[in-house]
Formats: sequence, C-alpha cells, structure tokens
Amino acid sequence: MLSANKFILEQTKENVPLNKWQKTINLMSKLYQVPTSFIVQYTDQGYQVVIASQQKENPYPAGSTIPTSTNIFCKKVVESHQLLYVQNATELEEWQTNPEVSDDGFNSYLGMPINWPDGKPFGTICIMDLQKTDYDNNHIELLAEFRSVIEDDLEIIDNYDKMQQIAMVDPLTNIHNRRAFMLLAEQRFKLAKRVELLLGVLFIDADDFKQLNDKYGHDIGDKVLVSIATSIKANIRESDILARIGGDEFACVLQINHAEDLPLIAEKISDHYQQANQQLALPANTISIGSVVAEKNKSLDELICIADQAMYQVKAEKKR
Ligand SMILES: Nc1nc2c(ncn2[C@@H]2O[C@H](COP(=O)(O)OP(=O)(O)OP(=O)(O)O)[C@@H](O)[C@H]2O)c(=O)[nH]1
Repeated sequence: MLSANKFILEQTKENVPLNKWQKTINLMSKLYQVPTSFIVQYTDQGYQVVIASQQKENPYPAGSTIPTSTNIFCKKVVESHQLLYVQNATELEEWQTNPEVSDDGFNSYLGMPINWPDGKPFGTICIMDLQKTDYDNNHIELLAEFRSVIEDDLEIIDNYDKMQQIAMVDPLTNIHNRRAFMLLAEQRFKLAKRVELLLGVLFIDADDFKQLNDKYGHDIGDKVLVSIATSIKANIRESDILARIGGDEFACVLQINHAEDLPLIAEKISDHYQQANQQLALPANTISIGSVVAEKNKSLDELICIADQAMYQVKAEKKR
C-alpha cells in the first residue's frame, strides 16, 4: 500500500506505471524542445524527481531530492496549488536564490500541480529550459493533458490500494467478491475506452442449486461452488476479472478479440465444469451463462443486467 507522504521511488512500485510515465516525460521534452522535463513528488522530506527526461543535458536524474526549504520552482507550484510559468528567471529577483537558476543556468520553467484523487498535492509536472521561452495557451493546455494522464494513474493506484484495504476476496472460492468486481471492472472499462480494447461480460449461475443443496447438503454445495469458480478460471485469462457476485452467481469481464469468442468461452466453461464435477465425484450439475459484448455507451450495471437477462433465457430454454 502506497503512503502519500513517502517517496514513491522508495516504496513498492508494482502498481506505479513508471515506464509509461517515463515515455510521457520523454515525449514532453521532444514536443516542447526543452532539455529537461520532470515529474516531481513532494513530501515532508522534500521534493524528489520521480521521472526525469532521459537527456544527457538533464542535470537532475530520477531520485534526486531537494529539501523543502530550497527556493525551487516546483516548491512555488506545490505551495500555491497553481500553474507557474517563468519566462525569463534571470530577470526576476525572486529566483536569484534558486540553485536551478544560479547554479545550473536554467532560465525558463513551466509547471503545474499534480494532485492525488483526494485533492492533496502529489507534486508537479514541469519542463525547464536554459533559454528564455515564449509559451502560449496551447503549450499550457498540452501540459494539462499530460498532467491528466498522470492523475488518472494516481486514481488507479489509489483505488487499488483502497481495494486492498477492504475485503475483496470471497473466502469460499478465493476469487473476488462483488464489491471488488464493481471497482475492478469499472476501471477496466475506463481503460478499454481509452485504448480501444474489446471487452465482454459473462453472467454465470448454477442450475437448480437450491435442490442440490437440499439433496446433498451445504458442504457439497460449497464444493460445487468452488468447482464452478475453478472451471471459469481455467478458461479465462489471468488478467480477466472474475468474481462471485451472489450465492450461486458469478460474473466475469474478459478481454476478447471478436464478439463470437464469448459463446465459445461460455461453452468451454460449461463443459469443463461438468467434467470437473465428474472427476471430483461431485453431483452432476449444469450452469447457465449469459454474455454481452461491452458497448461504449453502456454502463457496467447495464451490461451486467443484459448478461443476467441472457443467462435467464438460457436457463428458461433448458426448463422447457
Ligand atoms: N452451499 C451453499 N449454498 C449457497 C451459498 N450461498 C447461497 N447458497 C444457496 O444457493 C441457492 C440458490 O438458489 P436459487 O437462487 O433459488 O437458484 P437455483 O436453485 O439454482 O435455481 P435456478 O437458478 O432457477 O436454477 C439458495 O438455496 C442459497 O441458499 C453458499 O455459500 N453455499
């Protein structure tokens, strides 16, 4: 779990997309044609460069830390919560004590605050140039776009951490519970919209499960539920999202290549489940699966509802 008042680089970084951020910062340097671009994090211990553009002229590599008392540009951005554009620092009295100006010869700075989802300051995103510059509104808007990429990632990191705090695993089947599913699936849908991924939703429900419980007992019923979870897991990717969302109900968000993949995956899960029950000497049982391809204009709730209705139709067909 990430602590907001510790440097990200000194914590577990598995959920922080440092490679993506590095590419973003390198691209910023190219677009603005500057020798240095940065993501800087602020904590009580100071200002630390999280990402530095990979240019040989850049004197401040990732990991460099400057004390909070030093008069640097990023300090002013964090303290004022505002954009800072300095066109020509050598002309301004205020910046004569800034070592970036006095020691390293930087003259221009454009930076914006980056915030955590709760509005607390994370740090800054900024560019610096040795030359005097003349940026216009387009340059500022572009920086705001880059900033929103980083803030979106901070939201994902924060959500992930929150989820680790709440119970997100169903203790019987060891897969996600409903609450975790809603959070994770929502995130996956957001991401899919941005990077054009095709997603599908499966809604899976055991047939006549009440009868099975009544006839064989609750313990056997529990084993059957575990068998359903295992069969679904065996036929989806590790990166897909699977959860037990109710007593004998399971839901799944899958990345697919074509819409036609969904019924094929559903069939494979059903076959696997029936064979598994035979092998495990569990009562014969079937499952009904409804599916829907995620359309961009539909919410997660709507998609689950459509997959649920499709599942009921499959079930009704069997009962005819
Ligand atoms: N063994 C076991 N049973 C559970 C658990 N949670 C819910 N159930 C039971 O699952 C059964 C679900 O019953 P229904 O929703 O009526 O569904 P069904 O009997 O499968 O009927 P159809 O869906 O129409 O085929 C109920 O009897 C619940 O008590 C659990 O954790 N373990």
